[in-house]
Amino acid sequence: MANPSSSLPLYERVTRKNTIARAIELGILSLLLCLLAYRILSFQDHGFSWLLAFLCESWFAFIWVLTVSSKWNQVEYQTYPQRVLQRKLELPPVDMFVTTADPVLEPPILTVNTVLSLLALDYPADKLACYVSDDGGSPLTFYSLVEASKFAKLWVPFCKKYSIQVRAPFRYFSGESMSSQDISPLFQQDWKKMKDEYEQLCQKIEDAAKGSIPCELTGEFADFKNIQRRNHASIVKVIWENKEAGNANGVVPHLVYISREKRPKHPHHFKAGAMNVLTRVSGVMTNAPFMLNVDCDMYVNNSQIVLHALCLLMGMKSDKDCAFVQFPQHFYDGLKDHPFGNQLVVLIEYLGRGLAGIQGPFYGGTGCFHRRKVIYGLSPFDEEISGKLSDENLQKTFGSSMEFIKSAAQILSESKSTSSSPHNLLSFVEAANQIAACVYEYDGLDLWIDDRGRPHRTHNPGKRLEIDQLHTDAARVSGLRALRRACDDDPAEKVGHRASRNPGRPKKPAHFDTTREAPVQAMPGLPVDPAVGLAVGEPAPSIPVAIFITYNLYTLFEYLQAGLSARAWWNNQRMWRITAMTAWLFGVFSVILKLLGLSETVFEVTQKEQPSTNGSDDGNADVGRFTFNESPIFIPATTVLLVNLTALVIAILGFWPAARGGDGWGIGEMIFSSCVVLCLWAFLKGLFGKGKYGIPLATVYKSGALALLFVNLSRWTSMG
Ligand SMILES: O=c1ccn([C@@H]2O[C@H](COP(=O)(O)OP(=O)(O)O[C@H]3O[C@H](CO)[C@@H](O)[C@H](O)[C@H]3O)[C@@H](O)[C@H]2O)c(=O)[nH]1
Ligand SMILES: [Mn+2]
Repeated sequence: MANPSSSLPLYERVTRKNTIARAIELGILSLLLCLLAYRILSFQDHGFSWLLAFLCESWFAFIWVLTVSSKWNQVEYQTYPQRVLQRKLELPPVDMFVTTADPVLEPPILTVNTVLSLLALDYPADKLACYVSDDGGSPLTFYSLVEASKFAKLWVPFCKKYSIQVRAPFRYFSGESMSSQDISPLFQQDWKKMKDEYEQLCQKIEDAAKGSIPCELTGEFADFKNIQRRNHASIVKVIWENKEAGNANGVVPHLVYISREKRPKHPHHFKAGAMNVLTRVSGVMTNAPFMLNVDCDMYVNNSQIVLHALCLLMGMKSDKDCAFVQFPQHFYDGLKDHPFGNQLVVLIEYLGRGLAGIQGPFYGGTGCFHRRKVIYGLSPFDEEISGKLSDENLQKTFGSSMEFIKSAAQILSESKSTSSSPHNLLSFVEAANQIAACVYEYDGLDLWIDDRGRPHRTHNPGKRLEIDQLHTDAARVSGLRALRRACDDDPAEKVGHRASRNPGRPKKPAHFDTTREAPVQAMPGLPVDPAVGLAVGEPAPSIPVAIFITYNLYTLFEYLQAGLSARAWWNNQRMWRITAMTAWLFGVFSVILKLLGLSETVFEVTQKEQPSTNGSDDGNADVGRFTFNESPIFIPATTVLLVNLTALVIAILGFWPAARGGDGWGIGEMIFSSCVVLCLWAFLKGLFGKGKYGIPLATVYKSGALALLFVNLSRWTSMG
């Protein structure tokens, strides 16, 4: 008889009830359509501003249609990791990738914590392998990982013994670590020992960074001698090999260091290039059917993450139904009420789940389990695989390395890896070095094409992408972030939500990510131009006013429902506008320049913060304040602010002609201009701020000139 528990589904797809939200969304849509109809019908009576308003509102309506349809059918996935274990199947191996690029911008202690949280996952140690790609080619990073692997031999058993939830030591030791439930003397003793060991590890790395541990660059380090960061041969090093194959309790999984070959004349494709090399090297070494990738500033905060992912990857009826499982990012130490509006909580909560209900959100570049064969280009329509497996074909796709071809053929034909036990990683180092070479990128496969490390094969039509949307908080306040799921009883939750301690990432909108924050929440009917709007006395001002009120109440409600404050709502509203006037606008410029062939996309590695283990507040009251610099990115918003300020001042002083025929200046314009000023309050403060808190004078002058030009232009158009 079959074990009844083995027939239970591994996951459930739960559709959310959102009838009220749908009704409101449709209401807003009909109001928008009414407004458009009204504009069209009354065109003759009005001037240029009417046309401008019509164009803007058509755009809002279009965005709104997209938003509503994307959010229409929201789903959540409930996963049952215990059932994976109850099925008593052989658990599949998983290769885990960590990318790092710069030992200064990305302090190695961060990478070490990421790696430790992966090595300590609740999954048989002989099924896991961790590969670190170091684009910095840094002996310091290598040294840190070697030391980390020694510490791991204590840390991993400690975590497993006491079922520690958060397995990144710096996070663990910064929390209310010794909770009352676990005060057994033995635990206390072990805890203390671990903390000491971890502090020693930090100290060693710090000393090495200062150069006080002279890395002679001999022995193990010889490969790093005389190398230049952008010009060196590949370095592949097996830091730790878990020889206890077949022993699930074998302490620490494999740990491999890779610094791919770099040559000045070969474009390295940033993270995408690193992901290619990680895929290939892990292919010849362990060739797991699933691959998890995380950035060096993240940690896994749910030790059962692999099992959760497997619920979906193995639980779907067919492999074709699920190319990857992606976990939302959740930021710790975020600032209260998200002053920079960059935590994307609400976006993922509603839009993310909505997309999950359609086909699944885009791969965000990190925190994701991929099916290896999908990355190798197996399309869902490839029923007939044998043709693809001819030697010639394989060589064309996978390059000249016999070892790699063999491993790829294994994955594509789904035959079980013959080398799975016992591994002998060292014997593959030579092959690994060959495929970590930069020429291989051209002969061989380019799996991850996008410069930021996104694969290009997962979004084939017909392939469904699933996302585990159980926990949806995601944000970018601190450079550090975690993969997590929401469980109300999840201790990580408390740790993850501790009050702000770090100032977070640089606070310049110039640093906001232009690729991730899609303009899905553009607010309909908020004019930036004082000439565009409706005067009182018109029959229709009630429509934009109704849209304005409904839309704001609706978004406010979304925030409250997601457990955020009204303040967070307001901060996010103003940030959407600021981001639109800064990062997105410049994003558009840079795309245009790129299309014209006038510039290249640049990728700058984001500066990460050094973690600290004491959870104390660093007493910086200015963490939520905006900072500015000479960047032209601040000009548009400053200009918009100046235009609206001018308009308000003129109106208040009574210099403006009263509303005539709807094209003049009325109470509507006053309200909307005030809204714009409120949204740009941070810039208003910037006009008077000092130092980095002030907008540089040059920017103010340039914006002033633009504002003058604009005011005169609009006077000219309204007169003409
Ligand atoms: O030449 C490079 C450049 C970057 N990286 C790594 O790529 C990752 C992301 O780089 P980062 O500078 O942190 O970029 P972000 O702006 O944080 O990246 C966004 O885009 C990334 C790539 O899609 C996603 O992984 C992130 O989650 C997303 O926030 C980091 O681990 C880097 O070490 C490399 O390995 N090689
Ligand atoms: Mn990053």
